[in-house]
Amino acid sequence: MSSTWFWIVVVAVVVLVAVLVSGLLIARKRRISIAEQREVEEKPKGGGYAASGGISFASGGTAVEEKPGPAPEPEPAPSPEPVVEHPVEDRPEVDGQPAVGDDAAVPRDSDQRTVRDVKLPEPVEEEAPEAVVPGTVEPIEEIESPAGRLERLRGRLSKSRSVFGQSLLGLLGGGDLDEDSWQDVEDTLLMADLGAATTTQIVDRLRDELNRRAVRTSAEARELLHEVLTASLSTDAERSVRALPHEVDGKKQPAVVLVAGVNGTGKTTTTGKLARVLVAQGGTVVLGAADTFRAAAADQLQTWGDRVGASVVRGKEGADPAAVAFDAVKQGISEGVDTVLVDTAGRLHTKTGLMDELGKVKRVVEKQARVDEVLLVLDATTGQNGLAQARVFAEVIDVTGIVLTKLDGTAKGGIVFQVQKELGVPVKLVGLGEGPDDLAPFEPGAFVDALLG
Ligand SMILES: Nc1nc2c(ncn2[C@@H]2O[C@H](COP(=O)(O)OP(=O)(O)OP(=O)(O)O)[C@@H](O)[C@H]2O)c(=O)[nH]1
Repeated sequence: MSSTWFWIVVVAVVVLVAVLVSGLLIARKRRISIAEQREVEEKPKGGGYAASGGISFASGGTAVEEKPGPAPEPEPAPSPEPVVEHPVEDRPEVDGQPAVGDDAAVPRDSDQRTVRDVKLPEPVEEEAPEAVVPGTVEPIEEIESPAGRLERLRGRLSKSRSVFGQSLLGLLGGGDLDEDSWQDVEDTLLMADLGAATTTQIVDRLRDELNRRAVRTSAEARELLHEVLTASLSTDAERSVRALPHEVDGKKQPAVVLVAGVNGTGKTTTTGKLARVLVAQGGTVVLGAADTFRAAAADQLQTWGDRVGASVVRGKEGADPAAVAFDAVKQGISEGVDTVLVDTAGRLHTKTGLMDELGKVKRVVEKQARVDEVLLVLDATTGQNGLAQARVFAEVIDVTGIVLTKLDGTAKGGIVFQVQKELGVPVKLVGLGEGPDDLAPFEPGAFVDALLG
């Protein structure tokens, strides 16, 4: 009798353990884990961009001593707190006028991918399950440390990049080059979007160096090419992103970062990714959804905000972007956060009025705080077109840094060379994918390494 009980107890324990283990494994499978994603994505895809450090940030407000913008209107404040009068009325000017983004050739409001739509790979192997808090709804995601994030970015540049490197190395490593071969070198550089002026400069420099030193092996050719291309990318301008708070009259002031660019270049995604990095470093962030033309853009930013734990200030659809930007900065100041990131509407550079509106956003924000950083987001896959956009934006607003997105999907990263040279604005960040952590600092050496494959 007692042995029967013994076996009943044994069977019950075995069944209980099996149920617990399978339950935990299923729960583990369902969890979205950035760490798991890293394991799967670590397979190198091509050129091998690997930045040596994390994204570097600098305090805002240090370059120029002047006070932020014109002083608020000296009207008596209705409340006991000092109030900056809202400088933006509702938008009567919209009626019958071009509105933000309405000159887009192809409306791209629908088929936007949000960060939620990006499929994460299934885990490849089961690890010891971690504690899962039952009933937790929408937890704030754990954000990967900068070191882990950068490690995962290894190899995210597309295969086509190494084709560029290989053809150049093949030409230069082949000993004395005849004119046809130099023509091929030139064509290869042009096709990678380095532009005529930069290409001529690089070819001249290569010719000089080849005359001066013996290049016989492919390793020597690589070294030479690396040196010349890296030198062409170097700039004295600071590459750190001015997104850290500073003090004004002894009071903490958040850094204000405007993110601008043409529709679809990846502004919202970049804003979200940047927020993640700042939060991962212990910062607090307010996001301003000043892309009021496209309702989905505000939702998209809201999703990022929910995921990283940043509050989002948004306006009604069609509201004045400057008003939303103003409110975001106001909230950032009153909450004492470290950074306010403002995602602006996608403006096509062909409409002067729309570009003026971007200038207005900046002016209005500066009624309360200086704008520390204006990041212009350019889509690397658009090549020369991106450069044309950059020129116009630089005329309208003081662009302080470039973010080059979608480098994972193009061989046209050569626009980096041109944009820096022409505008004198440093490329600060690169987007290497749609994933939440696919943002890296731009480093010339690492970039050229990736180009050469
Ligand atoms: N492959 C790749 N896709 C990216 C990258 N950055 C953004 N994207 C994708 O590009 C698409 C457009 O990105 P958004 O962030 O919505 O672009 P946007 O500039 O805010 O667009 P508007 O709100 O219309 O002005 C989305 O599908 C993003 O996932 C990148 O670095 N690599």
